Amino acid sequence: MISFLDSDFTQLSLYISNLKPSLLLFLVDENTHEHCLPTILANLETKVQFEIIEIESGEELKNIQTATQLWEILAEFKTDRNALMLNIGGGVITDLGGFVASTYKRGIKFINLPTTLLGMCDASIGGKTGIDLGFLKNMVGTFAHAENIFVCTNFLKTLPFSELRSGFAEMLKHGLIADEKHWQDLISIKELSAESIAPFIKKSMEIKENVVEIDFKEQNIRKTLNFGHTFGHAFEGLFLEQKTLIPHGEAVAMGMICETYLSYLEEFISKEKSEEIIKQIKRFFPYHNISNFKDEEIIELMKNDKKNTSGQIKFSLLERLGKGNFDIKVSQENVVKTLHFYRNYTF
Ligand SMILES: NC(=O)c1ccc[n+]([C@@H]2O[C@H](COP(=O)([O-])OP(=O)(O)OC[C@H]3O[C@@H](n4cnc5c(N)ncnc54)[C@H](O)[C@@H]3O)[C@@H](O)[C@H]2O)c1
Ligand SMILES: O=C(O)C(=O)C[C@@H](O)[C@H](O)[C@H](O)COP(=O)(O)O
Ligand SMILES: [Zn+2]
Repeated sequence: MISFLDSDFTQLSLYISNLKPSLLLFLVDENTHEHCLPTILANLETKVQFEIIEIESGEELKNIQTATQLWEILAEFKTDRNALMLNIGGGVITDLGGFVASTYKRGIKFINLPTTLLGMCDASIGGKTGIDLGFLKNMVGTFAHAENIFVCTNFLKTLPFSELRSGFAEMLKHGLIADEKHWQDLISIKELSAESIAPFIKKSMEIKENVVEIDFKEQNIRKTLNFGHTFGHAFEGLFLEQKTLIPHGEAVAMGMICETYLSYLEEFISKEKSEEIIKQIKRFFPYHNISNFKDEEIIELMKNDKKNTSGQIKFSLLERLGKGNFDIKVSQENVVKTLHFYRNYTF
């Protein structure tokens, strides 16, 4: 369930008082501790005991070491199964917090309070939790729905522009795979800002929610939400490895350019359509040079993608603008051609 919060956070207070948890665990990073937690604490009416757990921000910390530290902290607090964890942050916090909560004592309740655009439109919804394994994205995790998702778009006011743009990539993805009108609305935005994007957030949340409702465990249609991520996760992992991190959404934008081109090579969409889509993605996102990465190492990382079976890379591509497909097997030649296209594309 997703609820938009009133300015006084009444629904959150009511929700907690109905649930009667034994303990509240606020999971934050240093930025959400500074910018978001004070508003929540100032408005929340509860007598339940609480603890604040702060971790350092960043994808580098979305790993087993941090998860272990968090499990240990929960144990130190004598956290029982009636405790409630509140994940206050972007996708790193909701992925990690959801993973820790869904595994501690085989699962305690957690709710998500997304504070990034990406968190609101994507990561907080749908119950994919997880951590990275080295540079392999989200390799260990659970499917575990948050009990509730509380969205307060006011939090976007303090979000850096690059993070806002990162979330916008996943919104564009929603348009491309599920709703041409949503795509058209988004590309009609002249300048990205919290205000210009705000009218379209709800639509993106609905698209994600609807897909997940049909296919929670990603057996079929949910794979369309992974458009841009086969290449995208490989790029993100390689940038992580060389310690020149880029936001998840920027890696997805690069991946969407590649996978749109691949949709043309695989004859799902015309060359003109692929150029039209790529031109728009390129309008919003910076070009990241991948000349440091060899084709073989990119393909090697792609082989770990969770959509693959029997050693075969399987892509989620565009059937047409506004409709995604999935389980598409592609020749290595076309993957290499796509990387060549990205390297040589004039941005
Ligand atoms: N589970 C899913 O379905 C899903 C979907 C998409 C992405 N993801 C994952 O989400 C992660 C990316 O999430 P993200 O883009 O939200 O990044 P993030 O969680 O790293 O947040 C981005 C930055 O913004 C800061 N921040 C957060 N809220 C803020 C606010 N209101 N004001 C100021 N600063 C704020 C954070 O501290 C961080 O520095 C990746 O690990 C990705 O794999 C998961
Ligand atoms: O919810 C989904 O399903 C998605 O694929 C959404 C993606 O935007 C997100 O990045 C997700 O974490 C990727 O999942 P993964 O299974 O490829 O790790
Ligand atoms: Zn994503």
